[in-house]
Amino acid sequence: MIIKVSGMCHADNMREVSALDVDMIGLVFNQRSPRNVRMRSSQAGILPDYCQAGMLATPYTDKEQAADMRKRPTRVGIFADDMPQTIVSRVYAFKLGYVQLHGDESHVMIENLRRTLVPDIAPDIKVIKTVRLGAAADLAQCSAYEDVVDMFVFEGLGGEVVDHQPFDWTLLDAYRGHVPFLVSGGIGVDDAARVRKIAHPQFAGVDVGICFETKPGMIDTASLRRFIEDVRG
Ligand SMILES: O=C(O)c1ccccc1NCC(=O)[C@H](O)[C@H](O)COP(=O)(O)O
Repeated sequence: MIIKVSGMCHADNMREVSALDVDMIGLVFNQRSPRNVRMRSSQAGILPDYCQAGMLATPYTDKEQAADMRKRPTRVGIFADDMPQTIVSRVYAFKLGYVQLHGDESHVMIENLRRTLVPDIAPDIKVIKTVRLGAAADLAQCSAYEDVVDMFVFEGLGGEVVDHQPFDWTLLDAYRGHVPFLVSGGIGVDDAARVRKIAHPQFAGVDVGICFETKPGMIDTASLRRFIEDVRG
């Protein structure tokens, strides 16, 4: 089961979470979010903030550290109706493995983004589309994206940009698509047993964040560790 931890923006905390059994780390690129990951200028050009703290650099010298690097979670850049050139620059600067599109991005926009990134900039890039579900009928949106995305994140309807609230997981029973999905929205340490019961064939994992935060973008590693142990069984 994929475990994605989203909204992280503190370098030391990212390192701690990366040492757990986590598959993806979500970086929010949205200036209105308290979890926004900033870029800043330097004489060498535009570098990500946490580059400065060694998060993206590869200062590993011994074999143990190199092995640790290989185990690191894939970075997912989370964007909401952002300009393609902004997304492309973040993919390159932060070595993103996935782009998650959290707004009203169209099929054409995603197709063009892929053409820009593959093969020259990020040949292995994968795309996730967030889909908001309030009723089973909302699943109809998925068919418009099936041939251009690799995964969906299902979340609830509320909130201006992001919901962060649990939604009715029985809606998932009506999903007949072939694209795998993550379930998100207010999943916390006490939800592990419920997550383990999700039996949908396309269920790929969970996207967590807010319930493990001690402040925006800072994850409590002790409760995350407990959740991971419980959910993996
Ligand atoms: O978290 C934000 O501030 C945010 C802002 C703009 C677009 C997306 C944003 N977050 C999305 C996510 O962090 C994840 O997709 C997911 O919702 C995390 O789950 P949870 O925090 O439990 O709701």
